[in-house]
This record gives sequence, structure tokens and C-alpha cells, in this order.
Amino acid sequence: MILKSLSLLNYKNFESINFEFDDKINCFVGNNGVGKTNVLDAIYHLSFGKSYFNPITSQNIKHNTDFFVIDGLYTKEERDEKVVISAKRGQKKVIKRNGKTYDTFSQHIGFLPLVIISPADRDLITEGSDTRRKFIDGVISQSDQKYLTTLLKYSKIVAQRNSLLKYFAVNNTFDATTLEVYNQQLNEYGSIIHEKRAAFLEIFIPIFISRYHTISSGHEKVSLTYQSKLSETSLLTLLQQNLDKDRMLQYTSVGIHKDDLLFEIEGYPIKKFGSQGQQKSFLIALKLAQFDFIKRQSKVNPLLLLDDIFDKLDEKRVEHIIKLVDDQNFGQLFISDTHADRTEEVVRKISQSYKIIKLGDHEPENL
Ligand SMILES: Nc1ncnc2c1ncn2[C@@H]1O[C@H](COP(=O)(O)OP(=O)(O)OP(=O)(O)O)[C@@H](O)[C@H]1O
Repeated sequence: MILKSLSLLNYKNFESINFEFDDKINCFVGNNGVGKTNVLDAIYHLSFGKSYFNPITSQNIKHNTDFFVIDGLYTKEERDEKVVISAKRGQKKVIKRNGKTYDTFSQHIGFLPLVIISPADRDLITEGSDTRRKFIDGVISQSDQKYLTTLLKYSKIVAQRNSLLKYFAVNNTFDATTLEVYNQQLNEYGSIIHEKRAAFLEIFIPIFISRYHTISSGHEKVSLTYQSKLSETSLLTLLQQNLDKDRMLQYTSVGIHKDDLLFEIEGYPIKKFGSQGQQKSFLIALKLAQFDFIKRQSKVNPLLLLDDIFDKLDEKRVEHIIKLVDDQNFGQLFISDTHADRTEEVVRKISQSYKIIKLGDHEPENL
């Protein structure tokens, strides 16, 4: 799968800009704040229907304008595919594929597989468990539509059950029969999601460990563990056991919406005991494992976006990462960096075919 061209209208700092891409490697270079990350984000937007960096649609529209349009032309399995996303202030965002509007965004997820590696990934280590669940959900959803639809159904029932618990508390009442209907549904959907998460991690964890091993030259031991109460007890039992607590809290305190991933280095949490370079290596290994997993499942080479990844890594690690990307027989690569020379030196090692696109105050310049 190749992204051949991209046009942006009023997207973040760009008024109107067009790009033609190389089939292998494209590097966006330029000073801080020229919009390198914004171009990568526009490409991300075309795959996921939203920004990776700022999920509030109206804030992705250029200041003092009313709408944005992102227009991408792809070739996938030898067919041209045109994907257009547009958003107008105060209106629902629209995604069209070859002129036809999608009924729901979830139908589009997975059609244009993509992996992004960015400094913003550090949230996976520093933030709460919902960030790590979103990561797992994002990876599985790209190759499993049923997972995403089951997850949406599950989330809806959790919200309904929470409203019911609130209603019980406010009105000083209780209705075991209605609650039981929700419990049964949560149990059904929750078990499917738990099974799929566990199956995914069984494949994913060894790939991740091997990627980290390569990046760190095998000197450091890391682990990734799935933490879910459903691994020992069925959700139905857990819901019954926690009924009093849930009634008191007025929300559902157990279920797959509480699952987490434990990240460790040498047996200690990486958040507290990993250096900045080790944390960055950990995140890159996670994302490269994601790339590998999606490629295996979908049989398509995902687009790989590398946003400012050379920062804070020593030369050896950068070399190992580039070698990993090379060995994995990647598809199309998009890189952003402030240093044109450094980028060119690195990409020349991977491919003879590449394009350096210099962003600045004017039209992009091909170096
Ligand atoms: N909605 C918007 N309207 C106008 N400008 C915006 C909007 N959202 C973001 N920007 C601008 O985009 C610029 C940031 O672009 P981006 O993050 O892509 O820069 P960059 O080239 O990757 O920089 P760095 O090298 O510092 O990472 C900022 O100047 C910011 O003000």
C-alpha cells in the first residue's frame, strides 16, 4: 500500500499545500514549528479518522477558518483509492472513500493500516491505564473489525449500567432483574474482548521482547505483562462479587475497562526506573512490534510514520532501529526531523529511493 499524494486545505498551520510522495521513503525536514508533525498527523487522520495529537476536531482546523480538507490518493492491491476527510466547525466530520461517505468511522479503521512512532507515545508509560488499553485496542482493531464492534457494544452497556447504578442511588431503589440483563451482556462481550486481548498479547509480547533486545544490543531485560481480573475469574462472578461496591461508587468497578499492561525493566516499573533513552527504546520496540503484528494479520505493509525519533537516542540505537525497519521489509516510510543532513545520512543506508521535502514559509521544496 502506497500513499501517492496528499493535499491539505486549512489543516492546522497549512492553508493549502500539495505533496507527491516517493514509494519508499519521504522525509519532512525544517525548523521547529513549520508543520512537519502536522503533515504526519494528516496522514494518520486518513487512516484513523482523527488526529493522533489533538482529538478535538475544531482545533485541527486552521485558526480563523471554518473547515479543513485532507485528501489522500493511495494505491492498494493495485487499485487507486481516494480517501477524503473534511470537517466544518459545528458539524460532524465526514470520511469518504472513492466519493462514498462511510456510515460509521469504525468501518474505515483497518483499511489503511498505519503505525506512528512519536514523542507523544511517552503517554503510554507516564499516563493512566486507559492510554495502554487504547493502544491494545488500536492494534487489534486494525486487523479485527469484530473486536472494535464488540468493544463499542461493551462500552455502551457499561455506560447504561452506570446510569442505572446512579438512578438506584438517587431514587433509593434497586432492581436486580434489569441489572442482571446488563451483567449478562457485559459478561458476553467482556469475555470475547478478554480472549482476544490475551490471544493478541501471546503473539505480541515475544515480538516486542525481541525488538527491544535488538535495539539495546541485548544488554537489558524488559517485560510486558497483561493484567486483567478476568484471567482468573469470569466477569459475571466479578460483577456479582462487587455489587455492593458498585452500588456505593455508582459505577462499574470491574471489567475489561480496567485491564492494564505492566511495563518493566530489570523487574522494576520502567516509568520510575527507566532512563529517557530506555523509555524511548521501549516505546519504539512496542511500535515496531505493532507494525509486525499488523503486517502478519492484514498481509499489508502498514505505512510507518517516524516523528522526531532520533532525538535522545545514541548512534548505536538509531542504527539498530534503522536496521530493524530495513529487515522487516517495511512498506512506505514517512520521517520528520529538524536536521536534513542527519536524516539523509540515515535514510541513504536503507534505500536508494527517497525524497527529502523541506517545509518552510513557502511551497514545499524537494531536495
Ligand atoms: N489549528 C491550527 N491553526 C493554525 N496553526 C496551528 C493549528 N494547530 C497547530 N498549529 C501550528 O502548527 C505548528 C506546529 O507544527 P508541528 O508540530 O507540525 O511543527 P514541527 O515542524 O513538527 O515542529 P518541531 O520540530 O518543533 O517538532 C505551530 O506553529 C502551531 O501553532
